[in-house]
Amino acid sequence: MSRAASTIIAIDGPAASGKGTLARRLARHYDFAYLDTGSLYRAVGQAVLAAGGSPADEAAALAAAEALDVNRIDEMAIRSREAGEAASVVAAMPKVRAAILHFQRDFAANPPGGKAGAVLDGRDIGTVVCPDARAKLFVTASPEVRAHRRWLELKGSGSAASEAQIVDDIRDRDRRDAERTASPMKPAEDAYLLDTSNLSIEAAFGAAVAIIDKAMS
Ligand SMILES: Nc1ncnc2c1ncn2[C@@H]1O[C@H](COP(=O)(O)OP(=O)(O)O)[C@@H](O)[C@H]1O
Ligand SMILES: Nc1ccn([C@@H]2O[C@H](COP(=O)(O)OP(=O)(O)O)[C@@H](O)[C@H]2O)c(=O)n1
Repeated sequence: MSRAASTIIAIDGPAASGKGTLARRLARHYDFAYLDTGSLYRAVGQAVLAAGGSPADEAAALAAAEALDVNRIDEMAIRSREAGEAASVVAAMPKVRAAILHFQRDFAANPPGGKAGAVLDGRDIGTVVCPDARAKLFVTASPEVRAHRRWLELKGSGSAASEAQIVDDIRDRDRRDAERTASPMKPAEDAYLLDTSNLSIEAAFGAAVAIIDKAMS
């Protein structure tokens, strides 16, 4: 017997806007599977760094993307500041993106655990990976608010980076992600914009559920 079509929720937005926190919670709320697509690019960038290579080396990045085993991602290592920067360098390479596109689409269409749907978060879910998603959100917040959130998070895991360094990282990454030719970060035409600058995690979740319930009804 074939499965009913999966219901897909696409959550995109810039670094530390809160999309992962929101997407994870939405997945629990709707009992859907969840995929953090940024973790795939982070794992590729981190693998290149761990091998002593440069993320700008296309051959090394592509080899790492092709060798990626999603079941063996080091969740601690990929959260570092350096892995985030490396991720956005390898993510600008069309061949790297192509190498992991199929996995993302397959996850969305056939969510693991027999779930009826999937929530994916990233930069190009609503525009490229799942343009037919049932509901699309583009989550934003000001660079200063995002940098402060990421700084708190990294400080908690022992990073010595200053808040000023993190603001610079975030601005660089925003620019690289939005200006690249391959799947640039941008809201899909039919995405709802959700600015979380002045919203608590709880308030952002409430606003997202209201938008998604309407889109799914
Ligand atoms: N609305 C919010 N208000 C305050 N902090 C938030 C909010 N949303 C997320 N955070 C915190 O900000 C940090 C980055 O959130 P995360 O969901 O990882 O962002 P992203 O996936 O967009 O990079 C986390 O530490 C998270 O707990
Ligand atoms: N769908 C996606 C997800 C991430 N990425 C890239 O991967 C990097 C890391 O993504 P992430 O979602 O883990 O970043 P944060 O928002 O958590 O800081 C981004 O800066 C993008 O360059 C992408 O290009 N496309």
